[in-house]
Amino acid sequence: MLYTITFNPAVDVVMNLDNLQLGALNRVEKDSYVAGGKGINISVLLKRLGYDNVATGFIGGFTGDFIHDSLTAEGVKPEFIKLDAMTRINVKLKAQEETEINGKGPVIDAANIEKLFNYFEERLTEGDAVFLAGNTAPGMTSDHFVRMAQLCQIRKAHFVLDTNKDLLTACLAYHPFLIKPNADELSEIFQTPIDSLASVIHYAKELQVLGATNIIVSLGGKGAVLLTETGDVYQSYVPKGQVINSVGAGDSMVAGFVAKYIETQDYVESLKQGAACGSATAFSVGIAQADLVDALVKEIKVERIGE
Ligand SMILES: Nc1ncnc2c1ncn2[C@@H]1O[C@H](COP(=O)(O)OP(=O)(O)OP(=O)(O)O)[C@@H](O)[C@H]1O
Ligand SMILES: O=P(O)(O)OC[C@@]1(O)O[C@H](CO)[C@@H](O)[C@@H]1O
Repeated sequence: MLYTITFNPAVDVVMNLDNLQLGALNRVEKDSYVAGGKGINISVLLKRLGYDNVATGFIGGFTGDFIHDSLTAEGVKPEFIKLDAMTRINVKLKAQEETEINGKGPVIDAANIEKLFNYFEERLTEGDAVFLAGNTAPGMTSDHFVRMAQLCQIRKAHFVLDTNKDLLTACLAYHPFLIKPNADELSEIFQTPIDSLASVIHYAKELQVLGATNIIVSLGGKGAVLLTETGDVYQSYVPKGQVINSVGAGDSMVAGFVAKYIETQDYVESLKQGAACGSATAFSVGIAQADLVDALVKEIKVERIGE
């Protein structure tokens, strides 16, 4: 089974306005409300591509109910631990430029954390995949990320990790199947500017030395670089299209890549599908639909650029 974990989900409120003015009353042209959080975005994209999956993590309050109902409507199976407190709201402002304001989210207490680990300890088996994506939640530490990485390693499940700096590096010793930092995150991890393809490849290799199996460094509108377990380096390019909302592009890329890899064990096809999913989401309101992904796959160029 494919499982996603979002420790700190959100209702994403996307607001489009012509001209954002700080310190003034701004009225939006258009707004939309979608279930968000990185693991949840991965679940939605996987299901739209035809892959059954279970979304887990913590939700609560009316925002939590909204996420539960939205996922059910998508055909994703929601199996979250229910909290007494309210799931956060993240504001995505689309004006002259994209501005994001992410809420803090409720505190997760030790009893609820144990419930989530018990859920996985009871179920996880060889061949499953666990996507742990997004930031931590108040009350949780890097030890919880490490514990999940260890459990996946013991049960021989693919562990896919897309999170921030210290949370990510803490898990590398447990050999996550895939990590996907973007260039800014790579730069933050190594405290150095990442300003060339050579530096992307160099620091991706450093992450592999630290334990990551496969690494995708995503570069937004400039595509992505994949360093594989076998030491090959591939670059994907982006197709032409109009960017509408890039929120969730990285999550979509992760979902598309891993699903295809589990099916084919073919790195080129998997990177093509991942890249198509990322661009399709960037060209959509919210997470992409499968028909756009299928159309873009044919246009994506992937090139082997080194070893
Ligand atoms: N402006 C764009 N035009 C075309 N494709 C894009 C664009 N932005 C992103 N993509 C595609 O999606 C992939 C992932 O995007 P990006 O590097 O922005 O991920 P991210 O920083 O993790 O994003 P997020 O956190 O919003 O999910 C890129 O490698 C690319 O293939
Ligand atoms: O606060 P986090 O967990 O780092 O990121 C959460 C978030 O910004 O990431 C997703 C896009 O990748 C959005 O759906 C969501 O609002």
